[in-house]
Amino acid sequence: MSADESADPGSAAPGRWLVSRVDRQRVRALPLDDGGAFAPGDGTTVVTDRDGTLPAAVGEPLVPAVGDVLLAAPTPELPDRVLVAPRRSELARDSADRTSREQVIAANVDVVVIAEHLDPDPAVGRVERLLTLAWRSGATPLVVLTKADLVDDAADWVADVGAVALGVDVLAVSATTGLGMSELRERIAPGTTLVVVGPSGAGKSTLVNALAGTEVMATGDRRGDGKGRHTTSHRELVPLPGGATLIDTPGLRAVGLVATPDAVAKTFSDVEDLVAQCRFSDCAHDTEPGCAVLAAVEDGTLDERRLASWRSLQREMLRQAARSDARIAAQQRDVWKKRVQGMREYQRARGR
Ligand SMILES: Nc1nc2c(ncn2[C@@H]2O[C@H](COP(=O)(O)OP(=O)(O)OP(=O)(O)O)[C@@H](O)[C@H]2O)c(=O)[nH]1
Ligand SMILES: [Zn+2]
Repeated sequence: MSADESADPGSAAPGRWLVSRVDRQRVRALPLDDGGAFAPGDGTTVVTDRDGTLPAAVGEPLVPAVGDVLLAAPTPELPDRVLVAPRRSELARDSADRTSREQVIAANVDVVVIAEHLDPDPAVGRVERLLTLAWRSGATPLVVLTKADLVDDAADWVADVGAVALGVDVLAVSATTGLGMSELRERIAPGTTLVVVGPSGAGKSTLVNALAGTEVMATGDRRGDGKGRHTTSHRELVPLPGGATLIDTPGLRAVGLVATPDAVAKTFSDVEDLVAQCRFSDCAHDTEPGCAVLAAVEDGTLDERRLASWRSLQREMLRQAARSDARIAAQQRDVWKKRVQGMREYQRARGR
């Protein structure tokens, strides 16, 4: 990134850039200080280190994610130096490789819109799962039940889903008829960044297009070319009328859950409140006397389905932790293998 050429690099006011796209060893960034208006093709390319990282304003170097803010921070020695600004949130997914535990796919998100269809019936367990993902990110979740035009019991579902999405707004919308869309738009404050997550067919692209007011995403209607989705190029940062920004990256569409105990506790605050009341602090809520969880199921205040969902997310979280431990172990094995190999080569070389 080149700072203002005329300015003294050592004293230049740091420019701010918004990461709009991340590729191998390359990041595309848009100028942030021109009032936020941007068009595709705007911006600059920043070359990252070989491992994809850039120095961070705080802490270890980071692999930039879409939504990251970069600060031009030139020094006399490094006139092109840029830093990743501290993140206020990060949406991460369980990485498929074994090099790292999780991969941040969007940074500085304010609102995670959880899209779930009303037709077929919403899957409440999936909403709980995505709520955990959203809480984990540090952003605020918002549940949007889509395709409200196809059902006549949307209001009932808003109540039912609201009962499991504790402390979270739940709206029913139809992107095709516009039903509920103005309520949704009212909740999107200027200057905020949102992402839409949800299962395939939930109507995410249709929703994004309706919010953007233009056809920015290819929708399911265009399928049938045999090449799958997103064959047309799509923008990853979509400016919304009203001054908000929407992040849409392919990585966001199939998010492997990264859960933490805190995020699970936030999603299931009702269950966790009960857990705190169990007689034994290590209660397994199985057969223990004085178990507040079992008592709540018994008297009907806690849904059995919800308890099962909580247990299943806990198990998933533990499995994931074990997997990442295995990854770390594998990394250590690799280090040792290389050392042993190096030693053999050294000995061979000496023997010659
Ligand atoms: N009736 C009705 N149909 C909708 C609505 N929103 C989306 N659809 C339809 O649902 C189908 C899927 O919509 P998409 O927007 O492609 O869904 P998506 O979540 O982006 O799907 P993926 O890209 O596979 O993740 C399309 O045929 C849309 O036309 C709606 O509000 N009402
Ligand atoms: Zn208990």
